[in-house]
Amino acid sequence: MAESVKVAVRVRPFNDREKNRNSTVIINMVGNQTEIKDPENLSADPRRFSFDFSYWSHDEFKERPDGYLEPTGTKYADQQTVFNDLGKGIIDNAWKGYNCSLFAYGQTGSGKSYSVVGYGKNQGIVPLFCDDLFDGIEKKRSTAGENEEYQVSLSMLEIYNEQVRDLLNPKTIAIKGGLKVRQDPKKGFYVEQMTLKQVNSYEEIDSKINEGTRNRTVASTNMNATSSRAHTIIGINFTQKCPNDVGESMTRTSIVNLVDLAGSERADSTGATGDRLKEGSAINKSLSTLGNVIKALADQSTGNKKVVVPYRDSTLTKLLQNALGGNSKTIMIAALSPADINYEETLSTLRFADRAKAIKTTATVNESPTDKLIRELREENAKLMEMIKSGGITLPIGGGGGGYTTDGKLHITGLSTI
Ligand SMILES: Nc1ncnc2c1ncn2[C@@H]1O[C@H](COP(=O)(O)OP(=O)(O)OP(=O)(O)O)[C@@H](O)[C@H]1O
Repeated sequence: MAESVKVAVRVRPFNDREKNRNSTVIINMVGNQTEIKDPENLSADPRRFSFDFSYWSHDEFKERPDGYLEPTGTKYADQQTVFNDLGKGIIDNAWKGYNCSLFAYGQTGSGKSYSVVGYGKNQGIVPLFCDDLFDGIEKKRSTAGENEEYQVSLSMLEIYNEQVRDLLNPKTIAIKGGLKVRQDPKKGFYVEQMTLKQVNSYEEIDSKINEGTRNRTVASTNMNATSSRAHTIIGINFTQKCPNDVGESMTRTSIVNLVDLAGSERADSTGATGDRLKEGSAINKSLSTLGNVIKALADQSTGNKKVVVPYRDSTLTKLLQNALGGNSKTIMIAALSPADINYEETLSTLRFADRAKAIKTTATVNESPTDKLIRELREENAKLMEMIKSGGITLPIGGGGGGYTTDGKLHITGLSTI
């Protein structure tokens, strides 16, 4: 079933620059609504947008001695709240075998990395997700039988100047032109030679992500760029092999992509020259193509099937194709500055997020055809049993190709009774 992309927005505290310029707050949130006032026209009605979640992280918090920012009232959304709303759903869907994607959009310094990765004690969605995933795996492993297996692999890519770099393999960072992006009729666009590193514990995945982050910084320094000039894609592949209720081995796979995009205001940055201009226009290309893809998908969702979605126009949109229009349950978090001095950028982020709400994706459980058949029959069986209980239908018993046994279980010739 097609499902809308979940969209959340989050507004951060003032930064030093905003404080030094005596900025005023132009964002207000009421329930899941976000309002923005035009600082040039304060008497006008604010513009209102509604999202799945509007997170107020501007004030009403204090720093604990260990550095964690916790609420002092009911308004402030801390890291755990955001994880409970967005990250837990990704965990549940990963266990069910769905691909999931989360991407953070917003101008430089608006709080994308804070939500996605976090800083110090204020861990973001990536470490909290990994912690929760390995907690679940440990619990399963402690009671696991011989045939049970849980595997997690990590990839970490950066898109810089439209080129793909493997942050888990520094040797490839120097490859001219970056790693190749290829297309497979079944799995769509993928990166050739990408490292998929198997990890066995939270500590191991955390250390690998830190290693990737260090490579990103070093690579960026060598190129005289800041990290915000690249898009980072952290991919977590999760495979479960375990016996189903009837003792047959079942395999489910989920790919979770957590994406920290480059700052969006580069899209219209001007006046840069040389390398800066090249970087700026590469980010511009990726983000403006992302905008075009979202616009095309939003048009499609209103019934305009003729629209061509320009995934091929940038490396970022090629790699996000599944997340945006394919087999994935997708979340977007848009990071906002609260300050009047960023009005134009923040309004454009809100408009972008508003358009993203119209996108629909269709996620399917990644499993073998036999597992799929068994699961669907069991679901159908459960539905029918409900109907029998409520007196809605009566069913034949036994039979050649299959049917219902006297205790109400579904039997299909060639398969076990389920
Ligand atoms: N919700 C929040 N609560 C407290 N501080 C925050 C919050 N969001 C962001 N910050 C702070 O704001 C600053 C900028 O945030 P961050 O680095 O996440 O921005 P960014 O959008 O990822 O920037 P860039 O595009 O340059 O990578 C950081 O110092 C961060 O700690």
